[in-house]
Amino acid sequence: MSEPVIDPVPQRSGPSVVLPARPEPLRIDAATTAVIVVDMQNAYASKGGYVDEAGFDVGPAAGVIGKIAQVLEVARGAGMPVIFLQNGWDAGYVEAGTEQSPNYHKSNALKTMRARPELAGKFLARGGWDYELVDGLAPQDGDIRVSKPRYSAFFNSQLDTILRARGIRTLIFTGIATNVCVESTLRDGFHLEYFGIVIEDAVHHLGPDFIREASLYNIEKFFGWVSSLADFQTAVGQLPPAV
Ligand SMILES: C/C(=C/NC(N)=O)C(=O)O
Repeated sequence: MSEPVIDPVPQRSGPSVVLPARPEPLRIDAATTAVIVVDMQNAYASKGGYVDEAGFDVGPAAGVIGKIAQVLEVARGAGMPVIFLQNGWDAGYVEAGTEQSPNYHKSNALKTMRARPELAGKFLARGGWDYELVDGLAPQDGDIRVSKPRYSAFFNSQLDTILRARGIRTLIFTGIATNVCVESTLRDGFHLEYFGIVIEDAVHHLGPDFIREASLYNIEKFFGWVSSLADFQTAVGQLPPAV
């Protein structure tokens, strides 16, 4: 590997590995790196969920579930923190905002429920099936769950506090959607001095396929790094097992 290796934590004390990534490899370890599972909720990955009802194709999302499960298996084996994000609001939709909030006008969940009153209260409401994580990615003991009311998990949530309280500097991104909540959170993390790495075969986009390429280009060129499931498994599998 000829490229210089970027090291977010040069003063680290424990074992670390080099994760191949574009445009450069990065040094990561279990103590300062966390896996972020973005919005793997029925809303975004299950038939009958919000994005399915809103007309998006949720078919490919099922394949991402298995890839993310493989990321989590090797991450947990090394003792790397796992954080599940969940997008949504209180059952009364107070947190969703009024007509004076852009979310009221841009959220496809809210717009679909207004257009189809029979769906009122069904989408992204805490306590409901749509808001819950998909069955194939049940959190395990020690995993952390963070709720967020907007696309980026760095606004109106506990994520930044949770990460800073644990000395986390590098974030491994998986989940849905590449071009919305994944990219929004990775970009805001960049501005908060986090190193963001997206696992390109463990994310799924919403919209036409070109938007996936555009989002990965944006991340690689301007906001973070892009790696793969296979490279993550090989690198993290070299870390000592969690005690
Ligand atoms: C469009 C959308 C994306 N969510 C996400 N998790 O990327 C939404 O929540 O309405």
